[in-house]
Amino acid sequence: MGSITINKDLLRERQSCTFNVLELTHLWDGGPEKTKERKELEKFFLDDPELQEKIPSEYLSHKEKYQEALRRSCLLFKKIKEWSDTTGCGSQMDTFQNILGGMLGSAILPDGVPFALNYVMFLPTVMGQGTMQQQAYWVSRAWNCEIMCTYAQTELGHGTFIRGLETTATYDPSTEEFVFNSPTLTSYKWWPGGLGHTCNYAVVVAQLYTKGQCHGIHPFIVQLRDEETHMPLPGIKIGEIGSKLGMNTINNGYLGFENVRIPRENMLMKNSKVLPDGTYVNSPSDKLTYGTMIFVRVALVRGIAAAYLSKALTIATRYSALRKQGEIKPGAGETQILEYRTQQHKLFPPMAMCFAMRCSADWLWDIYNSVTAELDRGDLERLPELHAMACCLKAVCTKDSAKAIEVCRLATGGHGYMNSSNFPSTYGMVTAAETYEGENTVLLLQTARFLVKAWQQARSGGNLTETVEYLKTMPLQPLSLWVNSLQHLGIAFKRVAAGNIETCATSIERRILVGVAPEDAWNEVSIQLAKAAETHCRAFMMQIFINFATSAQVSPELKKVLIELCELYGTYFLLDNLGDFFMYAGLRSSDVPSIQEWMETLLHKIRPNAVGIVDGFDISDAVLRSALGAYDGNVYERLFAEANKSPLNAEPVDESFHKYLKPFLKSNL
Ligand SMILES: CCCCCCCCCCC/C=C/C(=O)SCCNC(=O)CCNC(=O)[C@H](O)C(C)(C)COP(=O)(O)OP(=O)(O)OC[C@H]1O[C@@H](n2cnc3c(N)ncnc32)[C@H](O)[C@@H]1OP(=O)(O)O
Ligand SMILES: Cc1cc2nc3c(=O)[nH]c(=O)nc-3n(C[C@H](O)[C@H](O)[C@H](O)COP(=O)(O)OP(=O)(O)OC[C@H]3O[C@@H](n4cnc5c(N)ncnc54)[C@H](O)[C@@H]3O)c2cc1C
Repeated sequence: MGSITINKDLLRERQSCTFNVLELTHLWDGGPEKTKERKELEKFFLDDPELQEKIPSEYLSHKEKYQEALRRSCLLFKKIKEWSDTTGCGSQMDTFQNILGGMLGSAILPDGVPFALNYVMFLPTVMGQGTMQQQAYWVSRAWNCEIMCTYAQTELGHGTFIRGLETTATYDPSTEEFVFNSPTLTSYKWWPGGLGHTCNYAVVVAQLYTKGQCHGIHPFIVQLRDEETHMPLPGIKIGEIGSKLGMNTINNGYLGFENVRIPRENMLMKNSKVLPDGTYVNSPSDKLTYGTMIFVRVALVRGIAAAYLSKALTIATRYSALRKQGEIKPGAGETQILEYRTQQHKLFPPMAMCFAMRCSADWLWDIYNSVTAELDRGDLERLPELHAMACCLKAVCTKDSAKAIEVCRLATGGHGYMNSSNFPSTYGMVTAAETYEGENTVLLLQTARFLVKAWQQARSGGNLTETVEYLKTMPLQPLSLWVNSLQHLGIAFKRVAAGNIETCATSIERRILVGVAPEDAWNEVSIQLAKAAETHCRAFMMQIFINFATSAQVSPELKKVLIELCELYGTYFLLDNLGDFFMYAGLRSSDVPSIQEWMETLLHKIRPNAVGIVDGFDISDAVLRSALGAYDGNVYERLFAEANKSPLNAEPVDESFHKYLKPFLKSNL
């Protein structure tokens, strides 16, 4: 063990790569300066012995896992401050994003940062929904970790349908306070990260009552624990919700209220207000309360879906290049499993997905920033499009990523089942994002609402926004004969999306015409609606990827690889959804063999660059945390070393032998 020699197969892969890996790294990071900053940041944090893992967390108890995560979180956030003070390099916000959403956080706290919600949800909520005075007071306190906060919206009984939340905040004008109550068991807050034992404040989303009238859900800042003793305040019932499939160090909690009073000023009042006498002042739009959810959905596409997939791909691809199993030609010697076309089909389309996710995430981040600025000026026109795109991109990217991570695990055979491969924790992190911040089916149906309206608008000659413009043009263009080209793929994906949306819209209309209530018609068609939203998202991602690959300012060698990946994205999803392309894009069964061949040729072309592509993601061993994926490829030595960390290997004979096994074996059943 401890050898620093690089596995010879991996070495050969790297020598035969046709493009400059560093050029890809710079493209992936957003430029050489960004790569430099990222590496300095990683060195600063990951070389600190205090942040190194002593015992693999799988061998700790639930309580020990949390305590260790808290110890490291404190150290980590002290170091962030130190980093900003000493280097002046990058704002603290950049650093936080890298820690919470980027790869760095997952290297130090792979099962979740218990402080995450303070930065990912509490601060964005105060900044987006608080008045200037509220921001001035709360932002600095939370930012400097004088207090630790979370976002408590979901309840035991309601997560999706937030208008149905039951926690009440009733205004008492005699004291100018809100009184919080949890009237039922199902009204208990359930899930908020860090709520269990970490946070002392929370944004709590509750039904606002004033002057005897309910005005729907609103956000309030509520103190939960004493700032000195950390004891729950009177009337606060609080705890942790227990062990989960993954994310076991994020400290999800529950919370109930019994006549808990907070000052009127703790209602976040940028949009709607309650005046001292209890008069309610309306918000320009009740959907502004949902702003934080949009922010997190936008951040997840890059920070979770694309990032964790790039990690899984690095592990599975390097492993597949050095793992040998069986022979393709008898007697020719054992084959790298990466030579098997089925293995390439498992790994290379997810590589393409990773690029498509990254381009889409960049687009989404840009429109998020411009629409947020418009909202601040009172212009709400583009909010529906932002909401629709954030919903479908969050849903499709987290679904693709979780599925592909599982495929990567399966692609590494038995060794992928080990915790030391880092697949289980990676999967646990990403599949959680399929549910939180809006369950994926529900989000697709939100996008579908927007699409059906856009379809109706297209039919009546109204104006359409950027992402649905194609609904106007597509149906007018005649179907042409199939051509294997990127341009044709882009059009075919849009035709499929437009066709699915039209089918839904007409199915709903047909039902309504025969007397079905519109809401029932919607529910009856909702399988197709969710699919229509997914096809719209796929068409969008296809086009964004085409624009990116064809216009990237890179060397011809790298451009060739980007185009191959882009073509693979299109051919893979086309072949996976043939029925749609037959129905809506003019594809004939006689076209399919040439597309299948196109896809297989792409797998063959990408094969020599597979290791180069994942090396280009430039994920260090400390971040990968995988016995299978390390840069040097010394897999078997690492698997052995990890096995020997098992507490069961501390003694040659475990005490349980004397206690149970020996008496049992001697009992002559
Ligand atoms: C940096 C990387 C990050 C790393 C992070 C690591 C740590 C992660 C920790 C995990 C944190 C998790 C936190 C959470 O999960 S918090 C809880 C999140 N909860 C949800 O997302 C709930 C989902 N439900 C909803 O969003 C809504 O209730 C729903 C939209 C489903 C329905 O709402 P409602 O019933 O009010 O609305 P309608 O369906 O009737 O629609 C009415 C109209 O409003 C429009 N709409 C809906 N939502 C929005 C929005 N957000 N913005 C703008 N407009 C919106 C909707 O389209 C309708 O419009 P039309 O009437 O015009 O059709
Ligand atoms: C790891 C994790 C962390 C979380 N962190 C937080 C947090 O910090 N703060 C917080 O407030 N919450 C948090 N949550 C809660 C999360 O936001 C909710 O679990 C999520 O919004 C889904 O709601 P639900 O659990 O009520 O599922 P449900 O809404 O009950 O969904 C169950 C099923 O019903 C279906 N369904 C529901 N409504 C519809 C509909 N209208 N149409 C069609 N199908 C429907 C869904 O598709 C799904 O299949 C977290 C959850 C997890 C798993």
